[in-house]
Amino acid sequence: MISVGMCIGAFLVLIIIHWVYNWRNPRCNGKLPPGSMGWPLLGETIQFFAPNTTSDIAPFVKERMQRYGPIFKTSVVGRPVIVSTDPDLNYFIFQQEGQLFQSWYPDTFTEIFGRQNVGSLHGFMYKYLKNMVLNLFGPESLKKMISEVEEAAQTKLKRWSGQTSVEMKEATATMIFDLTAKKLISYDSENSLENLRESFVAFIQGLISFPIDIPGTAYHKCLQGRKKAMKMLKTLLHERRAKPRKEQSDFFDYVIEELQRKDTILTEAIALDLMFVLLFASFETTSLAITLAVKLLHDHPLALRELTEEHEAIIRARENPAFGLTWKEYKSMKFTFQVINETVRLANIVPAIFRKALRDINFKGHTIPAGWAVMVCPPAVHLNPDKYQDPLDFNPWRWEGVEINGASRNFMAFGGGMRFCVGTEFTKVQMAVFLHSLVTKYR
Ligand code: HEM
Repeated sequence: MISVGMCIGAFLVLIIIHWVYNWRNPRCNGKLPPGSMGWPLLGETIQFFAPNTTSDIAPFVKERMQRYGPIFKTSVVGRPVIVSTDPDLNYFIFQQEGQLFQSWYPDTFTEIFGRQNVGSLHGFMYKYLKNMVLNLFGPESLKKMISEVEEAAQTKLKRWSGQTSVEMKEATATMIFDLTAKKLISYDSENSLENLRESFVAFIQGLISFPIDIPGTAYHKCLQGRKKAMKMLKTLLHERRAKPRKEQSDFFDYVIEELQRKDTILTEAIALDLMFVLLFASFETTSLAITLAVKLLHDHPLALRELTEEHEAIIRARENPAFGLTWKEYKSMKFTFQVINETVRLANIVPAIFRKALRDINFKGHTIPAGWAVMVCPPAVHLNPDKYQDPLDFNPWRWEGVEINGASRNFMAFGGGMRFCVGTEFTKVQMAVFLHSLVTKYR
């Protein structure tokens, strides 16, 4: 009896050892990058989500870069992942979108942003949505919006100047949210019974948190927020569909017209997911960038002085100083764009960009197996001392004479390749206009 028990015990131990061995040494038709797959099922999930307050590369990534080099393997939330901090591999990944790699985000992201959000769509549907967004936030549309952006900044700054203190991140987030919500769905926070913005509170904490959906967790709050916001957006869309407006004036009008067309590929669910992503992406990212820019300028008087001079010169050159900002003036803000680039380099608002390998891929002696997730890590590129001298220093002058309009091997704050951020110019307009209003009217 005892020997049968011992045999079963030994057999179980063998199975467990075999399982652990296979987990730690995944199959691959080549040579996997170095790294650890952690414990079975759990992988390195706990280490990955460990909170940190550093403005440097996250300790999870930095420690592994030092141990294994710029490309390493790990396992997070039950998935094998290749982490890339290598500028060449990152660039290659962006260029190969839809061919060797494809945009892919963990289930937790798709739960929050919707299964049919623009980041998870591919091919024809993706191109269709991208065009829709570019129409909305492209230069032609922004040219018309610049006075609205200026008015919003001026109104808020005036209001804040009468207060003893302002929580900048929250206040700028509300400012941008109101502006975007107005453009997308003609939502007016001041005259609305329900508070749409409230559903988006604490969203970013939930997004980068351990994905357990139980009451009290940041992830749970985030999912609840999504449910509430989606319900509101759906109700608004239905109300509008019942009473379509004659003149197209916001994104909802455009969507309603599209949905009425017989040959359209757009569905209500896709339009609502897109609306949700745009609202989130616009206010949460840009408010962080504006807040950090203000802090950095406050801490760097020389940069603040040069910025102020640039903006005062713009006003001096005007026929009438009381006129509002023009697109031409915006485009002439050379030093401002250097400040913006330097701020988003340091802010690393998007700390990870995810893709999936569609085939086995060999790169610099490593193999990335088909089906594995790939995590591009922009902070590792932006804070690389070989490319940026004293990388943690705020130095807008380092961008002097550098082409800063797109992505490159060493700058990917807005992503790169086909999926380059469609809101880049919108962000820049908001930041530039806000800084213009701030430095020309306030101290
Ligand atoms: C500081 C501000 C911003 C930063 C740092 C930022 C960053 C990024 C990054 C890194 C990506 C690439 C994601 C990927 O490749 O998977 C991206 C994509 C995207 N961004 Fe932004 N973004 C910002 C502002 C905005 C704004 C204001 C909007 C909306 C108007 C927006 C809408 C989007 C959308 C819709 C995509 C998906 C594009 C696609 O899949 O082709 N972003 N953004």
